[in-house]
Amino acid sequence: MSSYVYKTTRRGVLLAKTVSYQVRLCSGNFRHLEVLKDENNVAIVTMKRAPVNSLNTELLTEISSVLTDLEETKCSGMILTSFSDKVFCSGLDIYEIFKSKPSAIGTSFSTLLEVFIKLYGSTFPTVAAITGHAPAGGCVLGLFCEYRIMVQNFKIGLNEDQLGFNAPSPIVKLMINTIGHRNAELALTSGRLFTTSQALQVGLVDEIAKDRTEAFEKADGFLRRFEMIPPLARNFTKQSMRRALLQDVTINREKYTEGFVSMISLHEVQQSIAAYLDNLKNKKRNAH
Ligand SMILES: CCCCCCCCCCC/C=C/C(=O)SCCNC(=O)CCNC(=O)[C@H](O)C(C)(C)COP(=O)(O)OP(=O)(O)OC[C@H]1O[C@@H](n2cnc3c(N)ncnc32)[C@H](O)[C@@H]1OP(=O)(O)O
Repeated sequence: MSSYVYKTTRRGVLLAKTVSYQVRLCSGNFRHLEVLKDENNVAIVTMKRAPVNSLNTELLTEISSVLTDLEETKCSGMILTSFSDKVFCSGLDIYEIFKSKPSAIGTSFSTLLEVFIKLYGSTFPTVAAITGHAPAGGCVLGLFCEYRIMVQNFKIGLNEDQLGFNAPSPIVKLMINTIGHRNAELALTSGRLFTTSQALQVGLVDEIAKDRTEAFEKADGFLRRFEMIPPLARNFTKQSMRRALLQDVTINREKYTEGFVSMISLHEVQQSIAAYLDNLKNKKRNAH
């Protein structure tokens, strides 16, 4: 697989196979992430946990650690993306929540909440370049960003109900904030996955791109909207819009984690996850 690298310039983002003037973020040595920064201090964070970027505790911890770095180094914007042209992120690593010890499930979920607090509450603008499918936790990661650009012909949504458990209440609120109460209720109760164009229609994504390159151009365009806006003012406004949800999750992180662990540990839920995994494997078998 050829590994593409992205160069951002003042005029736009170029897809290139060269690393000539990029600066690699030195403060972290990541196994599942590539972090590049351009001369304008915009960071491109690429998840690269093959095959489908499932979010295990290690990947979540790395994302959390990068976010701390980006705050400390006063990054001017961040593009979150995937190495894959098929999957942005397949959600939580199912194998970390299936037949796992409550402590492991708790650590994974609590780390996701930590990522939420840092990403949703970041002082810098954030945009997700969604280059492939984004079910469940993959959609959640996109929702933590301020803006979503999605490549056409993929699927995105909160399909937790299909796995036999419900999306925790803070993410329900975030979904309502994004697509409205009616659309959120209809989508969540059926575990609906939207196609890219349906997602645009309901406002789950903000723009469609025909391919990865266009997704990056549009992401760069979003970040450039803020070049003339004083960062302090922008950040005050962002924080005031996001404060209620951030405070709720920060204060109740333990409570939400315990709730998630109890729900996932239920026998019926574990049975549903097993059936879902069988279904996933059968789909793969039938496709061959
Ligand atoms: C506001 C405050 C916020 C607070 C936070 C709230 C948090 C709320 C969210 C918490 C709940 C989230 C739960 C989840 O995310 S559970 C995971 C749900 N994910 C899915 O349902 C996706 C399942 N996968 C797929 O649909 C497909 O794999 C996909 C479309 C992603 C890709 O299809 P493709 O055909 O390309 O690939 P395969 O299906 O063949 O998969 C390749 C291998 O990858 C394995 N796989 C896939 N998904 C996962 C996963 N999520 N975890 C672990 N492993 C996964 C799959 O089994 C294949 O493995 P093998 O090759 O070994 O068979």
